[in-house]
Amino acid sequence: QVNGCSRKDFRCGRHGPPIRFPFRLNDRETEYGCSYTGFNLSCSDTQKTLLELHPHSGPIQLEVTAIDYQLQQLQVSDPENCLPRQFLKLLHSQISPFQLFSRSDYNYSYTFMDCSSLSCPVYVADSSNTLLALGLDPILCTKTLDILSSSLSLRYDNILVMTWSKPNCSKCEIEGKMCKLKNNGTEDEIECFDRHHKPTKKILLYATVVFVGSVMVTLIIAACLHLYSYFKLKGEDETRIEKFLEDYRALNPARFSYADIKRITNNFREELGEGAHGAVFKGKLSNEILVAVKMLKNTEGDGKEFINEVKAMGKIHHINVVRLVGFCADGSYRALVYNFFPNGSLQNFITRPDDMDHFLGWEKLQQIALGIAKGIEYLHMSCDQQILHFDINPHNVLLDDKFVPKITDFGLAKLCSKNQSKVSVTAARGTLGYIAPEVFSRNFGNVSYKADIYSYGMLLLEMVGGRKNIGQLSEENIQVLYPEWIHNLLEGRDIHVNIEGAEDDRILKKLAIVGLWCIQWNPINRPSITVVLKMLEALEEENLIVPPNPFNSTTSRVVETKTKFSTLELEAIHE
Ligand SMILES: Nc1ncnc2c1ncn2[C@@H]1O[C@H](COP(=O)(O)OP(=O)(O)OP(=O)(O)O)[C@@H](O)[C@H]1O
Repeated sequence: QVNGCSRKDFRCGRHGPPIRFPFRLNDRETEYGCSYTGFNLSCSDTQKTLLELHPHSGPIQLEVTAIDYQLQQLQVSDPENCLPRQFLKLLHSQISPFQLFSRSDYNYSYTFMDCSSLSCPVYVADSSNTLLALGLDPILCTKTLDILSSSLSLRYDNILVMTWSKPNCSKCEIEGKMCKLKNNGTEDEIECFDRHHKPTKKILLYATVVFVGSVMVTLIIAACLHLYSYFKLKGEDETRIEKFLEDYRALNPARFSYADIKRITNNFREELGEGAHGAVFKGKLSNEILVAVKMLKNTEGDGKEFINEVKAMGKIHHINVVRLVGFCADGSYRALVYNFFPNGSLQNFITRPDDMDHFLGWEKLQQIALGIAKGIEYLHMSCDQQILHFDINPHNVLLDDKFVPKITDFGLAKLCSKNQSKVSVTAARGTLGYIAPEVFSRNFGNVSYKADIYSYGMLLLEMVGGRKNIGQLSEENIQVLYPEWIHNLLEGRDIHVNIEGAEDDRILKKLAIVGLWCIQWNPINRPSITVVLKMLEALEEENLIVPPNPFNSTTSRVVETKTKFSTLELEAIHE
């Protein structure tokens, strides 16, 4: 708008003539300078553009069918289709600001007739033949008016052309501009203005504000993104630090009270089993961390020694050794808290190959054997003090969800007072076969780390043989029958083992040979765990020499001699 004047035209309906200054629509508010007296139009219900004129005889409404702003003319018709009657009403009245006559080079003669057969008077231009052409009887018609005019534009087709002279906007219209009354000018002074906006200061200001605003919004968004990524990174850093601290805390076993232990195990709700040292319960440290809590029995002392020992155990970290998560030394209560391993102990998987539910396959069993050996190597070689397990057996090897073996129960010999009755408990559970002969009787030699090698060897043989003989063995003959059976296997005389292919055969033989070396009666003849690892990792099992049956006293000397010449250089043993 320019001073309240619209830059666009209005219309009544889609096809109505454009309405702009000096005309205005009645219902549109306009400001001073945007309208002119007498140029009021209105829209009918049927969207016709109506002009109301006020001759002496009373107001009449005409329909505006076209407006020529350059010539300053408007074309009107009678909505009731009797323009001559309306014309006669207007003829002698003041219908300012419009004129009925306009200049023309021609003179026209108009004769108006009242014909009794018609309600609407007719007019005849030029010739009275028109009446006949219209099918009217000239006798029944009375002449009411004759006009000779060069400027009247009344047409048969119900159209009258009227003109206006003030305000004179032709100049603006010819220039394609719009027109309005001049501000502070005299009554009729007009000025032209552009239909289209020229960028004004205001628009420039708006544009600048919008531009600066969008730049600022962009900057703010960029800053927010920057801050977001900064805090996200910071958050990640904090999580990393938290995790590190958590891991660091987890590196040292946590100390729990007996009440904690009760809460963790939900009042000892789920017992996983009972071993020689006490019962084991399933527990929950958090939603993610499941634990196994071993409640120790036969505990002695004020707990100081226990705590020191447990702290030392807490420093032991190896993928093949169970990590101690925490402990409890509360009054007479002693407990060890380990990570929980859903697959339980290796014992569950030492089975005949035809038990397909539990048989893991020879490749996997070989991996497990290697893992256990690495765990033992760590306990024997890599800790501040050499840790001897003294109870390596399939019950004390747990399997994680990927069947990675974890040696458990290490250090228990030190934590619990060991007495003969305990050994017999172990024996009653059928694991007597894992105990080295020198542990039973010093006649066989000094007890050393080679006792663990013996147990490991028996574990290997058990893996090779499955639970084959356990049911039939008595305490006295278990150690005798096992190696004999293995020797039969190696000589190809065993019919019970199901071997699928050459690779399985190779693994089976390797495990059997290493197992036999480990269970040599004389501890000196057993390899160290480092040598065991070398043997297990050797690609060609043909290089491994099968030791003669150690239970045959006539061959035991041969074994010793052979060992010396074997390709496997056994380390010197210091006991
Ligand atoms: N961390 C653990 N995760 C899952 N099960 C476990 C865990 N520790 C022990 N168990 C299970 O609890 C049961 C008892 O374990 P425990 O170590 O006390 O006895 P054991 O090893 O069978 O006998 P021993 O203590 O005489 O060597 C076993 O069935 C074992 O599989």
